[in-house]
Amino acid sequence: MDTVHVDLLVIGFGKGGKTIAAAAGRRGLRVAMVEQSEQMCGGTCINVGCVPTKALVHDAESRRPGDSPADWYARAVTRKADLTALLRGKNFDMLDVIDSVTVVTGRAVFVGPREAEVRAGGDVLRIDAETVVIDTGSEPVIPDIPGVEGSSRVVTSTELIATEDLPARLVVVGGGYVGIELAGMYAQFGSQVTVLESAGRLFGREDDDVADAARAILERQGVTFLTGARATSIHDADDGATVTYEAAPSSGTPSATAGGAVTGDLVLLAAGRRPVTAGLGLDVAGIRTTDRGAVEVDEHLRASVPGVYAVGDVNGGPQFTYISLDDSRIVLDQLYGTGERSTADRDAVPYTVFISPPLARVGLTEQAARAAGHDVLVASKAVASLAAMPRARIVEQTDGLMKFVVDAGSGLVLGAALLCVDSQELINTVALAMRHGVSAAELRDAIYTHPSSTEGFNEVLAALA
Ligand SMILES: Cc1cc2nc3c(=O)[nH]c(=O)nc-3n(C[C@H](O)[C@H](O)[C@H](O)COP(=O)(O)OP(=O)(O)OC[C@H]3O[C@@H](n4cnc5c(N)ncnc54)[C@H](O)[C@@H]3O)c2cc1C
Ligand SMILES: NC(=O)c1ccc[n+]([C@@H]2O[C@H](COP(=O)([O-])OP(=O)(O)OC[C@H]3O[C@@H](n4cnc5c(N)ncnc54)[C@H](O)[C@@H]3O)[C@@H](O)[C@H]2O)c1
Repeated sequence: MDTVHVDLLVIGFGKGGKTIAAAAGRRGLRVAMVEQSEQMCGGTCINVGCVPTKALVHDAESRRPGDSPADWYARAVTRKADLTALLRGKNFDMLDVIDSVTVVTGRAVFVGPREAEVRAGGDVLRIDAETVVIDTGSEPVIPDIPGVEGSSRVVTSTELIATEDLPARLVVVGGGYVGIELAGMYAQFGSQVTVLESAGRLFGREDDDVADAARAILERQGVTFLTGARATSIHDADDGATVTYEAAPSSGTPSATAGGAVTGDLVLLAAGRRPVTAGLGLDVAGIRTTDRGAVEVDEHLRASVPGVYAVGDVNGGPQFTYISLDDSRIVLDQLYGTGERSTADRDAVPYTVFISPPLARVGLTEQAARAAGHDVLVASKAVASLAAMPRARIVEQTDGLMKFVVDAGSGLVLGAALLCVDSQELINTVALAMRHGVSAAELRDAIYTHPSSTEGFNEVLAALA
């Protein structure tokens, strides 16, 4: 067995890990990047997560009534595969061009505090390092539902988006990010989609007006939602898989269902994702995990063994690519900077659910702002009512609303929910304004390009009351 010593060992080619590997390599340090699969170079985001799903959402939105759903979908899946192959190659090259970085394909398992064995087929390589970064990501939670195991019709998001035949009927278990985005997308491709969500309401983190508007849009696009419905069993038959559900004990909101069954050609499991730590040998290395199976880290992302860090989904933080990226900044600051950055200094972190149009939010909801004791002003307008935002009509997407929550005393933005065209871009401007104390009046009176979606702020914020 060969043994190599490196300055930095990164396990997992995710966003945070590859960013740290590249930065260390550019400093001339010896870096080993270990990724278990050539098909996952670049990590979840570009191969099976954000990028392919958003490419498919784009293609689903572009389908015109005359386009054959099956052909359109097959074309979209091919385009998605080409795109991810391109980005995979670029991600490999990004590290490969750095002389001191070696990309190793194989599965890493800790055999000591900062030492791992990498297995690829019959070959075993031992790598010991001064510093180790764990970036092994997350994997779908497979709910313990009778019939899941052994069903030929149950798929994860990774398997569903690789399926070349458009399912005529799709049942989605779980109405979170993955479930909602894929439900909206497949409905627009032409599938008949039913979502089972055990919570009493969808978009549980949003104000009622925003959640109701988003749900209504998805329903108009053909998605059926059964909220308060917990999937309890799955039975394969010749013509599909039947998912049985029962009323879930909901959190305060009345259940929308008494129980029943729904049949699909495919059943998507979208019941959450858990950190990939099983089988990593963390116990051998003395690296502690939390009771949810994440690598236990402090606010500087230091694990319980000195010199070991964990970034991205595996550390149990919010599961977003941009959080994994920000984790890399914190670790790089520990390694080569002042050590001041931490997860505690993150402010106004936005998120977007990629439905059509996307729902993006940052900061407090109106309800949370009032509960926190703020004297609140609210500006909320339907996109279709806005005269000063012709972009929505230009791109034929006038659904949705823009809502701002403002502190009456300071005039500062406390939060915003933007359910509208381009909201995945707009929300970053609002987040920046919040971080830097730009007031609602300044956002209202700013000069924006025309025709753009941002100029909607001119009109919506004029309605503050
Ligand atoms: C369908 C879907 C859509 C999403 N859409 C979005 C979105 O629009 N926006 C957004 O911000 N986030 C989105 N996410 C979440 C986002 O993809 C993740 O938060 C992000 O990719 C996590 O990155 P990471 O750095 O934790 O690691 P990952 O990118 O998950 O990389 C981990 C890597 O480690 C490898 N690995 C695991 N174990 C080992 C081992 N023992 N040895 C070697 N290699 C190993 C894996 O093969 C993998 O390549 C989506 C997720 C999914 C599933
Ligand atoms: N646009 C984005 O940024 C984006 C897109 C996709 C995924 N992601 C990330 O990936 C993570 C995982 O997404 P996800 O949707 O798998 O998880 P999630 O936690 O967002 O949602 C899972 C949902 O499944 C429901 N559920 C669980 N078991 C159920 C059952 N038996 N029957 C019915 N409902 C059940 C839960 O109540 C929950 O609402 C997200 O938290 C997010 O951070 C982000």
